[in-house]
Amino acid sequence: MRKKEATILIVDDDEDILFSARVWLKKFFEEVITINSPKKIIPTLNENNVDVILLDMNFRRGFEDGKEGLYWLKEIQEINKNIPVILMTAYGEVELAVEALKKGATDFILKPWNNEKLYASVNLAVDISRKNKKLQQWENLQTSLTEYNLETKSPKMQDVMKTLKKVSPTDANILLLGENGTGKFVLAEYIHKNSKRNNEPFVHIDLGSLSENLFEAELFGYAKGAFTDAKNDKAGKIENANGGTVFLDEIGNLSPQLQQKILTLIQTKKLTRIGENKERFLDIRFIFATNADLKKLFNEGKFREDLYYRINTVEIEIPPLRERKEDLQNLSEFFIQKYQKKYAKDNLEFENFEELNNYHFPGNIRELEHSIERAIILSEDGKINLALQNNPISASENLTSLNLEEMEEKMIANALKKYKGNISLASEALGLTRASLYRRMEKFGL
Ligand SMILES: Nc1ncnc2c1ncn2[C@@H]1O[C@H](COP(=O)(O)OP(=O)(O)OP(=O)(O)O)[C@@H](O)[C@H]1O
Repeated sequence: MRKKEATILIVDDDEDILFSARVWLKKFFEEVITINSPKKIIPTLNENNVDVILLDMNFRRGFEDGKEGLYWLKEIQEINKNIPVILMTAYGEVELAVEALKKGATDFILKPWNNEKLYASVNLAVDISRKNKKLQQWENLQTSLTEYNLETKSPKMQDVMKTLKKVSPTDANILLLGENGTGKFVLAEYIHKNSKRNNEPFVHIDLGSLSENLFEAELFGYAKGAFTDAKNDKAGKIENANGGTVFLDEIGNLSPQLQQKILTLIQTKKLTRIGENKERFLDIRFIFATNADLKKLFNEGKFREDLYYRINTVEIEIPPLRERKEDLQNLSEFFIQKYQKKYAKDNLEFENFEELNNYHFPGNIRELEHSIERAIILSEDGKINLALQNNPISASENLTSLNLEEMEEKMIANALKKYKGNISLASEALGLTRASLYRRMEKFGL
């Protein structure tokens, strides 16, 4: 019988119980993790993609009222209400079972258990867990898509949307090119939502924010004992996206060794966890994004040409906001609505909308959104004044003499000076993520 791809966590202070439950369940499920103290539940859940928990009701000797089990059931539900919990007790008090079920436990098992019954209960809980996860993903996606405004009056952006509509339902690899803050993530989610995988996971992996050491373990997963900190088997982010879409962001930042790994993964659709020999087949659609000029990088020998041609089956260039000024009004109104609601303010009006038209928005939509949010927080008398001068370029500076790269460097240097090296404030003012700012500082040697 093929094992089910599922991770079961067993929590009991009796090592014999842990051992026998593990041996039995390992026959049916890919991963079984055991811990001997409920205090380890939260860290274990944080590190693993657990599908079902088998939880003992009584941990301290002499305390057999099941209160500890109920306490931990509540703690688990606070972290993740979608993980089914099966409670175990040697004392078959019906009242306790009913209370646990009322509080959201999925099932109740009496010790010593009947192996067949244990399997049936865990197996059903795995199916429930999968359904819960899918529902959650779908709900998250619905909520997130209403957070965006994809209507566009810009001819360049209309072309982008037309292409996206055509390619989204296919399984083609897509490469999204565009400056920071132009909406690459938003569009990647749109592609997933409009594909046949929309009930499956959408996993965003920011390659720029992972250190080289962590990269392989995070993405590819590992077997217990593969390295010092590998206390349990763990699936990586890519495996967790099986059936769905992986959005690999900032692909231009990959080291040559990691480029090779990603190339193999895309070519073979097979993955091997660190410390394991077994290959796992994956059914995944890939979307890639970068703000770097990949052609230039491969001409300079910094990006593998074969990888470039693998990932760009469809290549889509997202215009910067300064090249789609037709959308300024729409997007601004959308953000005003959003933040009026959030900060409980009403009927706000722009005092200086015209200034937006003359501004070059180096941080693109992210910068527009942040500027509007900030202005709404500070608004008085129903007026919004976008303090664009708050952005780290002063109006008096002559930018026209600089090329884009020089301008970027100057803005970053100014922002760092203005915010006295505070990365959070500088990145917010620039409309960049902290990781993107760090990368640019490294690039310009700042
Ligand atoms: N069409 C849109 N409607 C509403 N908000 C948008 C839209 N596009 C982008 N945004 C907002 O702009 C911000 C930046 O978008 P996103 O993260 O998709 O850009 P990005 O190109 O992936 O940026 P980076 O390259 O820096 O990661 C987000 O906060 C997002 O909410």
